[in-house]
Amino acid sequence: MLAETLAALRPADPRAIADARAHQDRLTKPRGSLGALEEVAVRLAGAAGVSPPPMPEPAALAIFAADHGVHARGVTPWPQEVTVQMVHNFLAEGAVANAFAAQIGASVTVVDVGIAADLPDDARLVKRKIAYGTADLSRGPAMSGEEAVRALEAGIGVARDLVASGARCLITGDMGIANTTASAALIAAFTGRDPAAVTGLGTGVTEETHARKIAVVREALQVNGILMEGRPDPHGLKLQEAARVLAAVGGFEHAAIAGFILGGAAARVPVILDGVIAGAAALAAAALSPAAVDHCVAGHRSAEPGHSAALEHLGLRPLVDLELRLGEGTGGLLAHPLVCAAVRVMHEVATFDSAGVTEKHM
Ligand SMILES: O=C(O)c1ccc[n+]([C@@H]2O[C@H](COP(=O)([O-])O)[C@@H](O)[C@H]2O)c1
Ligand SMILES: Cc1cc2nc[nH]c2cc1C
Repeated sequence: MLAETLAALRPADPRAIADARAHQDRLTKPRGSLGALEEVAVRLAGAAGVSPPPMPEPAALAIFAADHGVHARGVTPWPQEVTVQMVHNFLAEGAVANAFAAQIGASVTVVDVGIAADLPDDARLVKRKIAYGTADLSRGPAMSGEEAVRALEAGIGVARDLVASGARCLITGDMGIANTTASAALIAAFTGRDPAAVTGLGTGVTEETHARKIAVVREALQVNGILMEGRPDPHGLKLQEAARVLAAVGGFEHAAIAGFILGGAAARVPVILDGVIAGAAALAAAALSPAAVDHCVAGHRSAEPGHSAALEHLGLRPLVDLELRLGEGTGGLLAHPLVCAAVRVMHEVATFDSAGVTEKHM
């Protein structure tokens, strides 16, 4: 399924991009006056391979939830059971992600890819548990290569199912206590930045815990033989090595989100990325297939420093910058109306010719 998805994935279509740019310039507005929104519409045209691109609705949020062996290293102030407790909250529609999804009419799918607890059968929960949490990434690989592929394929499967049931925009979400540590390790590994520059406060740690968290990320890279020298370029990483890095220091939700991105991209359905966890997963997806990035929109910029590093490396500009650091898909959901507005302009705004508006002289 992974190989098939990677083979199906196409980069942005340059002709659709050129058509979209030309169309933008004929609309009744001064050229470039919609700023970054014009680029969003052009980007979606390139991704879809047609201009104007289809309206990116309805939107579907998938929240991938998992636990982390590195929790034992004291990298977060929250107990591990908050992961499963928040999953119950998502299913009861009591979380911020549910409120934001309701605001834009997005569906919410919750996926267990590695929670360290059993969950009851529930029609709204997709059960794709790989294991009861990853192993501690600071002592050795967090997961085996085979587990990483299963998690990637779980994400691909969720993307396929959502697209098959009518979703025309996918939004990434995550839940996993301690997952900002794995995110920092992935970002350091894929961008070559120093752990101190990409490890943040997560859910809100003390200075002492932050220092320990940085040391744990450093250990993880060393133990797993991930060298920081030479700033590895994810576009240049061999597929095998990209998968090895993901398995060594990622979480099951990172791998599943990477698969979700690849699945959306292969179906030419745009994927709005949420915060630092999605940014780390997108680096892994880009290392597996650089063309995947062409199908992504950065929903927002998280307060986590590693997120800015990941976005810079991916060449993505975040649409919303409100210092959010919640996860769950909240920043991606907030950006969805902006993405829709950008595309609606392409469908509905009159051209200078059609509206009889005179163009500027000089
Ligand atoms: O999305 C973000 O950028 C983000 C930033 C900080 C924390 N989080 C969320 O907080 C949890 C991980 O935080 P921590 O401190 O336990 O590593 C996890 O459930 C994430 O969804 C998310
Ligand atoms: C309460 C809580 C809600 C969250 N949502 C995503 N990550 C979270 C972490 C915590 C701790």
